[in-house]
Amino acid sequence: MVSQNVVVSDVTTGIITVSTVSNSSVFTPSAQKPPTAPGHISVSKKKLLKSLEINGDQSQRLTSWVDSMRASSPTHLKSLPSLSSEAELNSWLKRHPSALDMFERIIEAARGKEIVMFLDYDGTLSPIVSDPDRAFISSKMRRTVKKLAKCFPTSIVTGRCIDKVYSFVKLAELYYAGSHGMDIKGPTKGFSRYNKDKPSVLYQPAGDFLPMIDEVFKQLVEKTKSTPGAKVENNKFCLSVHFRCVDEKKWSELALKVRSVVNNYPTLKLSQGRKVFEIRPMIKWDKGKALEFLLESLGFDNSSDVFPIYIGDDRTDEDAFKLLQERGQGLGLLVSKFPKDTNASYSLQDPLEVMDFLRRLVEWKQIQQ
Ligand SMILES: O=P(O)(O)OC[C@H]1O[C@H](O[C@H]2O[C@H](CO)[C@@H](O)[C@H](O)[C@H]2O)[C@H](O)[C@@H](O)[C@@H]1O
Repeated sequence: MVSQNVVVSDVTTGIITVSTVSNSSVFTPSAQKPPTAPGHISVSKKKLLKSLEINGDQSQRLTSWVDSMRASSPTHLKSLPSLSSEAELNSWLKRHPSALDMFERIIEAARGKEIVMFLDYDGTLSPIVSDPDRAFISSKMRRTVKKLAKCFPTSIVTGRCIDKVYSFVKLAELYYAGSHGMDIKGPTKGFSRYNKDKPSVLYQPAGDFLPMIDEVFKQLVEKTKSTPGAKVENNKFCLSVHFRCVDEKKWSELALKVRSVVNNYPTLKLSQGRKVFEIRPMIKWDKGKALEFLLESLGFDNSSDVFPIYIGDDRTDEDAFKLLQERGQGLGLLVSKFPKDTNASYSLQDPLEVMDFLRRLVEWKQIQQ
């Protein structure tokens, strides 16, 4: 069966649609609309005409990108509750119960072990907001994390660069693993109970990539400046291209622009987070590796007496959940209101529930002392 790209212009919306069809479904003039395949690609006419050499494979890949761009925003999928979504949620919650409901069971599993805390930032300690520069942590949450760090070694593990996340969190007593774990720093001297003699910078496995990341940052800024709402963020060892404020009709066009830059750098990989494209060095390092590195730095490498708890909300946190599962140690807690495929054991709905959970841990620890 022969496949070909078919281009159809929708007169009402002015949108051009590209679909890959087989010869058995080529349109007749009287049937000008293609069958609406799930995740069909829409791009602005001008851009599309320029990129008409798109072959079937590329078109398919773009289709799945746009599908997953939509999926990165589960809230709009669930804005109309239905019986099936409620049943789905209940069955998911049976598999990933609330960590608040399971609190007693969690501390029972941790009894006699040293709890070590790992916290993602966006969507975990601070609510998701449309402007990434204004994702502030509340002062209540800051106070809670401060108390937590007095009870347990505590790290922030984030896709952000350390300087940025530090400007939000402002707690010198924490460990920070920025750039998806590729930039690890210990507490400022004088603040650590655990690692007094270690230098502040602990590990930067992607140091050689800095010039390339800066170069790609400039190119992405240039390439995306004509897309209203797009924002490129320099996270030091990795980059983010935000599309939360971009009109959905422009998403595929933006995806093409980002791809056209990143394709010239085979040592970089492109992935998706919550309404964001993430570009980072293709090295075997992720939040899971960072967690392992931090446990080792804290002296818990071969210890069976450690109970790491990792709380996070997005796909990059899955590497850490998976690692804990493989080690058979501690727990992963996913922050989500909606069912998601996850390697985490338990769930929390939002940063407010995260704060509740952290407070209960602090209270429990204080009673023990
Ligand atoms: O590992 P994280 O701490 O979760 O960082 C992942 C990305 O978080 C930020 O973007 C997300 O939060 C923004 C603020 O709420 C929101 O506007 C955006 O849509 C989310 O994707 C951060 O800006 C990115 O650089 C991180 O990669």
